[in-house]
Amino acid sequence: MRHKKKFESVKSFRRVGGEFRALKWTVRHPGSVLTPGALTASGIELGWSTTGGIVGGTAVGLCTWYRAHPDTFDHYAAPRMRAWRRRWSVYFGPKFNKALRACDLYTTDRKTGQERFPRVIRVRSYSPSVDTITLALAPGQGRRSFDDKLEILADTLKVERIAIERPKPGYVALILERSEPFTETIPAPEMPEESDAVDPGDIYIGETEYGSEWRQGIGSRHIFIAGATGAGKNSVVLAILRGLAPLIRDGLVRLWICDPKQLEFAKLAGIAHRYADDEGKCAELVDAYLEDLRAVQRMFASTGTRKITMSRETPLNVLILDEIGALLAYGDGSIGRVLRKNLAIVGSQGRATGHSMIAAVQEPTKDTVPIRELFPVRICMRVTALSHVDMVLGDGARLRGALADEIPDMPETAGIGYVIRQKTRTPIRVRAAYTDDGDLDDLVAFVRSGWMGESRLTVVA
Ligand SMILES: Nc1ncnc2c1ncn2[C@@H]1O[C@H](COP(=O)(O)OP(=O)(O)OP(=O)(O)O)[C@@H](O)[C@H]1O
Repeated sequence: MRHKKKFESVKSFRRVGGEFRALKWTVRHPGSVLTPGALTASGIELGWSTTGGIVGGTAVGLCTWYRAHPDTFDHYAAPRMRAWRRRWSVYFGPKFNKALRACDLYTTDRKTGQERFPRVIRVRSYSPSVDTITLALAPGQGRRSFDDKLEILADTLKVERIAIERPKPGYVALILERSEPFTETIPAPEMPEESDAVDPGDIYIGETEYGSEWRQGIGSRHIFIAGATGAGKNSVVLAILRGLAPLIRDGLVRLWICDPKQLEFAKLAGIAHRYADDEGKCAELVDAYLEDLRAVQRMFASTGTRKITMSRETPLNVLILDEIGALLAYGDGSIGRVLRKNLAIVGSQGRATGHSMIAAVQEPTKDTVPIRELFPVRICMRVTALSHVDMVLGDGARLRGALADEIPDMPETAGIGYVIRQKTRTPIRVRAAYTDDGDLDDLVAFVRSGWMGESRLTVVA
């Protein structure tokens, strides 16, 4: 204590000299110093025309990569180039500090009067519309000071919204949603006329923030959709059904629907192989689904096959569970327990037999959906708690930009959510196409027009 007092008493009022601050900055930003340095050295050593050639060649190489292989370019090059550009254009020291000062997000050394700003440690730009900036807090600054100022900072930086995470003590990560890529409702997907035109492994659902199509395989994958009431979960399910329409009509895809809410999906009863509404009937339907799965397994054992080929005899089965929470957690405990066990078997064994599941839930916690890990495809639409985001999309998803808890609760943003891009493990903002009541009637009429399936409105015990 005595020692500390002594040290404080000799603290100077003068700032560290400019040349040493420059040296410190150089050490912290080696790339930004070495690159111009290397170019200058190359110009002097190899000549300016050769250096121009190298720079031009690099630019041509990048353009070729951009055009020839969008997947790898978007994964490796684009986020780095975007982050670097923004680091030095938007989040550059003096400019960024000006915004922080305007929002009172700095501290002042009481002795020297020197202003101390949080330091930008890292900028990541995983997608065109979201940046994540890690800041080392200034001495005497707490995370709380940011919590209270996020709205003002968002307006000052002219971004849609900012969310915050605390990666480790002394640091904050600001997740800036720069713009809303989806300003229009996406019309319902076209229904292909013929079954041959449909690949169940690649169904159009809507669009991504990159302007590309959001497509999803249903063939052998289980899909989990989390979102608060009114988030637009149904639009994902209905987009898939419109994409599969001719297969359903021709009896190649069979729908098994558990609809405890009895809302929009009640209209699908007439094109479902099985449809059940209350909890008990839903449990019987899942029993029947499991029995169907077992029958295919028995067929595999007797014929020596290991994989189904989609046909009327061995169709693709899709079990739709609207509000799985109502079935697993909110209702009768004994029914919930049996359902959990049966759905876990479907989750782990249904892939090979052509039995997939699409489950929607409002509250994606482990207590509500203990089997959520069995769903390889997860979609997180607007949720009510920030913890729900990582629960659905995996640890760190929110930090990497999946601000599903910040999607406003209004009709203009319904159908918007996040999925994890498998190749890069980064979240992408997506919007599902919207199937309104008229489009839903068209779907039912289309399927009924040449219906070759077998429909039972209530499950047979
Ligand atoms: N993809 C979409 N694009 C535009 N608007 C949509 C979209 N999906 C839904 N909406 C709008 O949001 C409303 C609620 O949608 P929906 O019923 O699908 O939500 P939900 O998540 O299923 O809610 P709940 O869990 O209460 O059933 C719809 O009536 C519609 O007005």
